[in-house]
Amino acid sequence: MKRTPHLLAIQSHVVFGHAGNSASVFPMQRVGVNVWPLNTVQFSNHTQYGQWTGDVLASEQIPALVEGIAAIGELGNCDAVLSGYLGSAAQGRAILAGVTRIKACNPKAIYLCDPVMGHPEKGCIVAPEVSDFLLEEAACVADIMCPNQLELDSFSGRKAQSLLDCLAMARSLLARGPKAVLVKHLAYPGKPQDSFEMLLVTADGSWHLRRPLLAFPRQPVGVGDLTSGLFLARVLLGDSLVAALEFTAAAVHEVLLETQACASYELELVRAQDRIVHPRVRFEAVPITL
Ligand SMILES: Nc1ncnc2c1ncn2[C@@H]1O[C@H](COP(=O)(O)OP(=O)(O)O)[C@@H](O)[C@H]1O
Ligand SMILES: Cc1ncc(COP(=O)(O)O)c(C=O)c1O
Ligand SMILES: [Mg+2]
Repeated sequence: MKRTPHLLAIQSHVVFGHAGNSASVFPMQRVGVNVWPLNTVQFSNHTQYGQWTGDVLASEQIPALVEGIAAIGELGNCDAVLSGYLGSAAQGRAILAGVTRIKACNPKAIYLCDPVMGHPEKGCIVAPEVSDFLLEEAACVADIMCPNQLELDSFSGRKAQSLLDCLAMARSLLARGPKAVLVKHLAYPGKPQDSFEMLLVTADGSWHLRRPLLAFPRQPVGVGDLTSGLFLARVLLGDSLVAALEFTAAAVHEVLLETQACASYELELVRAQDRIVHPRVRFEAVPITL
């Protein structure tokens, strides 16, 4: 029997609704991965409500929890680390130390970093020091980086001018060390208005994927976290990076269709759970040849 992969997921937890681990743990479990959730913050709700209560986890807790798992002899079973929303740069550094510790036990372990940087206009609030940490420290350690366009722009220090420019920017992020860059959401002048686009860049090639852009009165939150979690889960289950991208796009689209049908602001993950595992749609990742 094939072994069930184990994944340490280090990101936010919200009591109400879905963002961070609260958007991705259940879907990752549903597709067949054992998830070890380590919550960087516990907030009442995601920050785009404009108000929340709760606390940031003390950064010393991250090595303490990792050591606790090592002490029971389980750390070598960790196949991947995922990091997302960080409460502080100190937490980020503790995660990088944890990744080093895990790779010492299991050299095949993969580290996927979703560089959640905040989006003041959207109301996603992240401490400014976290962006510097992601730009300067995390990018050289991660095996896979999953920025959105705003985050890709921050890595490049400018705004993308075209799809080819997005590709060039993703390639320069790749040159900092990761083996793959997944741009979860592209934005560039001239992009068709009715499409939601993603880009995957590796040393072997580049792939572009389009899916329909759905209309929402208020953009749902947690879509990026759901995307990076499902992508990593499928890679651990044995998909190629391209197959993992195609699966993820289809599964996330199913969640958004259900969310739209329910006129819900929060992602309808429970209602969409069967379709996360067996999406009815398929979107093709098309190689970009230059
Ligand atoms: N098919 C879709 N139709 C409409 N909106 C979408 C679709 N897929 C994702 N979104 C929205 O696009 C945005 C993606 O946000 P972005 O900042 O690029 O990434 P992230 O989710 O990581 O913050 C989110 O507001 C999400 O709700
Ligand atoms: C607590 C928390 N975690 C994570 C996120 C990131 O969500 P998304 O997947 O939309 O990038 C947000 C966005 O506001 C948030 O408030
Ligand atoms: Mg995000």
